[in-house]
Amino acid sequence: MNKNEFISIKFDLVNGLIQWYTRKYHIKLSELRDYAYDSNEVDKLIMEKGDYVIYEVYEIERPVVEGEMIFGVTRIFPGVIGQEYNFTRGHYHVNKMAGEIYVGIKGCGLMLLQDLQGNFFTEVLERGSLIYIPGKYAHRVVNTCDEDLVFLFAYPAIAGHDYELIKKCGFKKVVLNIEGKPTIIDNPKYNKCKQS
Ligand SMILES: O=P(O)(O)OC[C@H]1O[C@H](O)[C@H](O)[C@@H](O)[C@@H]1O
Ligand SMILES: [Fe+2]
Repeated sequence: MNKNEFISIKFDLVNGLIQWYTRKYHIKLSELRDYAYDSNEVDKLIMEKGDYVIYEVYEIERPVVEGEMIFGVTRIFPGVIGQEYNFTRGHYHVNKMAGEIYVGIKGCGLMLLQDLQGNFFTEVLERGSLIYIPGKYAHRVVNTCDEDLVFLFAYPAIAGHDYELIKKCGFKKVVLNIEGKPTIIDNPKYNKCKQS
């Protein structure tokens, strides 16, 4: 497929599989160590089970110029890291004018959103959800169900990903499995970060 032409591909809306992409990457457990609620649980799990894949991303890359869009599909496998449900790292966009669209295809979970002023909220992301994220919000997705959570995303190619602040302080809240139920609790790491 010529990168400068239009793109038209098949997309399996039941399983969330795209027929064609230019980049596939995955994030393993060890890469979430700094982002996890309890990094000791990451180490423990790696010792027990090895370093396995938490989520994978199938992306259609486009030139990083104004007007272009990057889009694709993310698949988060089910599971917990200690008590914390599997999640994506989460990031701010470098370009705060660049929003993003998510469409839930399969499974269920929560999207965590927060801005630099400390506003925080969650949205359900499941099959049929359509979420628009304004550019100033950091976003993370958490898989709270027993199956793959699959969603489509699209964002301006010039958005840029900023992981540093999330790596350092995390999101204001984390989603834990407490007695089998997704429970949203305060993240102590975030609170400490704010004070220092
Ligand atoms: O980049 P992460 O926060 O690890 O999330 C993984 C991916 O999730 C979504 O699909 C986003 O739209 C992508 O931009 C992102 O890269
Ligand atoms: Fe994004």
